[in-house]
Amino acid sequence: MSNELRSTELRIAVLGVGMMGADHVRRITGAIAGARVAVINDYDSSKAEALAATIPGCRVVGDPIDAIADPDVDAVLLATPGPTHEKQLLACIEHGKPVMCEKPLTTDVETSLAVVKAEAELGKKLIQVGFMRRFDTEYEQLKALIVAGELGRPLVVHCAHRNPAVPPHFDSAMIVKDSLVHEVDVTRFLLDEEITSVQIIKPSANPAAPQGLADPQIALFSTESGKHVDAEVFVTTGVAYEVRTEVVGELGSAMIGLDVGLVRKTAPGTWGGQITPSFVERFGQAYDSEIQRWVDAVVAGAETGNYIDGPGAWDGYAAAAVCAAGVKSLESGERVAVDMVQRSSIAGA
Ligand SMILES: NC(=O)c1ccc[n+]([C@@H]2O[C@H](COP(=O)([O-])OP(=O)(O)OC[C@H]3O[C@@H](n4cnc5c(N)ncnc54)[C@H](O)[C@@H]3O)[C@@H](O)[C@H]2O)c1
Ligand SMILES: O[C@H]1[C@H](O)[C@@H](O)[C@H](O)[C@@H](O)[C@H]1O
Repeated sequence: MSNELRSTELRIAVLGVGMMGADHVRRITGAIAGARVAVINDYDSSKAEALAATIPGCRVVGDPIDAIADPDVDAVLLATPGPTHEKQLLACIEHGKPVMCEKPLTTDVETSLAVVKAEAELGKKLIQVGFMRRFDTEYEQLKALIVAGELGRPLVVHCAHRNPAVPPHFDSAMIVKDSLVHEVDVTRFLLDEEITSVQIIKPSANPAAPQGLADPQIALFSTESGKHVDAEVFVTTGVAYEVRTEVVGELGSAMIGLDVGLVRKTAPGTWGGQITPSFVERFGQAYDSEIQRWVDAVVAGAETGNYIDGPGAWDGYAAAAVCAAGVKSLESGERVAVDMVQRSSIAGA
């Protein structure tokens, strides 16, 4: 191989080329500078073969761990389902491969903590977690307003997270672990503090939701300094993709996600526009920036999970701990304290 390629182009193995992985392959191939998809792996080998055949110089490797260990792979993009992440992340750490892992880091607190510890023991941060909202221009602007003190001290955050539909296997706990997890990360990103308790309220379910799915859900978070966050997560609206976040501070408030660029005013007295149909359109720019900055960081030899305010393995672990409390609250209806270790207790985390 390849020392030549290594110096010019990052050779990425993409594991899992379903909806999100195939989108990342398209992105790396068409929009990202300094990288190429060198290897594709998918549990469904025919899917992997079909996609690899469209990319010059791309090979299929049949086993995910072999793909990670492959000497002609410089970095890994994991877009496999959450339950497979732990094993694949630990293999990336073992083989010293930088990895961009789609959220969630893992699907439970224990395995997320094991990943944090394994990376800390290695002494080098290799993991970036796919909390792409941190790379969205509107979220960056909101964060900049807060950091500049223009809203005064933030006091309250209101969020709405609506999907038109979700896959048939989506259950009530996944609304917490797969959808609300973004509001968990956004809260930690914007307020720069940990969430200490969670309560999930289940209003009357949408009659159009699959039988037994508690949808919508309202989540209430408290943070270390006592700030309040509420989030409506509603994943079967049948309408479109809507993600709004409003921060209310001592000196004013700011809201993002209104699709204001598309608002039309029409007679008689109506206004409106188009709403993005899915996260692919709403966060397309964020995914592009997320992957480009990851590629740039890996090529520069930077520590990926640390180079821009996270999101690294610790952020993935913190989100898993909050979601675990959320799932307990989903069952009991009570406010549940978040149980997580102190970051300072793990050297190098
Ligand atoms: N950041 C976001 O906005 C966003 C959006 C959608 C999905 N995701 C995340 O991306 C990941 C994938 O989600 P998706 O919607 O693309 O799922 P998907 O089911 O469409 O695709 C998953 C793919 O992984 C393959 N696969 C399953 N087990 C595997 C294994 N052990 N090794 C290799 N391949 C395997 C499947 O065959 C499938 O092709 C999940 O972690 C999900 O939470 C993130
Ligand atoms: O996996 C997806 C993805 O993370 C989206 O960003 C979110 O809006 C969906 O609710 C979730 O199911």
